[in-house]
Amino acid sequence: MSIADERFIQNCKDILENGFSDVCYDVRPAWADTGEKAHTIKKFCIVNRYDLTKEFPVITLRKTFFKSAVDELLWIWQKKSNNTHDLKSKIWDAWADENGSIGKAYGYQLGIKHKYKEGEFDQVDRVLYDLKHNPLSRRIMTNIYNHADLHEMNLYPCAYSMTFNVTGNRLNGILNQRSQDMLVANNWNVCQYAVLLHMFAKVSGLVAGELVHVIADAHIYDRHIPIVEELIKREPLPAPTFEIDDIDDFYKFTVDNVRLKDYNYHEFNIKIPVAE
Ligand SMILES: Nc1nc(=O)c2c([nH]1)NC[C@@H]1CN(c3ccc(C(=O)N[C@@H](CCC(=O)O)C(=O)O)cc3)CN21
Ligand SMILES: O=c1ccn([C@H]2C[C@H](O)[C@@H](COP(=O)(O)O)O2)c(=O)[nH]1
Repeated sequence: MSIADERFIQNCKDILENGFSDVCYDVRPAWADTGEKAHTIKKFCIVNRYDLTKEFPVITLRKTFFKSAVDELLWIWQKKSNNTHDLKSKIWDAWADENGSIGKAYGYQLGIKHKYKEGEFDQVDRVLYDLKHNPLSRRIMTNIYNHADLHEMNLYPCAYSMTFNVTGNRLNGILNQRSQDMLVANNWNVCQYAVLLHMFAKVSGLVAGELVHVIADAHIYDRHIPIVEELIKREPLPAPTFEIDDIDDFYKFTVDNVRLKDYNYHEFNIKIPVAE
């Protein structure tokens, strides 16, 4: 049975049984169709550890759209784009302007160059440089929560910081996330950053180790509650096998260079509403 399923079931049970409801408060998010406020039940600070040497952390309770998730990951980390025209799915359309821009968020921040004694690097290239040249460094991290630019972002970054740590031949990482929509994007984000660790490890001569996911506000939206209640009653299936091609340059990866072999999942035919 998939370890990601176990974590997801545990997290959601904890939120539903012990979480805090914001239903009596005036909140920001709303449902686009009716304009009603989108309330949540939430838990403060959930930490999940995924050992990538054991299993790829994808859920089987419903299909995680792995290729779309990897496409969005590469849109942010490799293309460093903030324009939805460079993205295959429509998941960001609601937050884009008439030209497709989501503002100075995500990829835009990763692409900004900064000065170092070795020259100018953007955040991604600095990480890749340090993984090769300074693997013992405790300073290998990215942070896209740039306060100076928040007013020009259509949605503030949720998964905002990655800390990379090399231990022996293992590349471990901590993903810091301030806000998590458990049903829509929890496993989506976990799969993305597991793939990122695998890709960075591959191009740095390392193996992917542990992914630690720290979530400050882990919530389930009101309209998602009945869906989550049904999902977590399901019997998890075995996790698939993760495959990655031998590629030595991060910028040469495409979505087809990573695959899930024998990915079995439960049928799920509901279109999930996404709070805006
Ligand atoms: N409320 C909210 N939740 C989010 O998860 C979220 C936002 N807003 N705003 C920005 C991005 C967009 N994200 C999204 C939005 C939609 C899907 C989604 O609809 N996923 C579908 C499959 C997508 C596909 O067809 O490939 C799913 O069923 O999981 C995923 C991530 C994550 N983010
Ligand atoms: O990668 C992502 C991007 C967004 N989310 C979710 C988390 C929240 O439900 C909303 C953002 O609303 P805020 O009020 O700004 O927190 O988007 C996610 O889970 N993963």
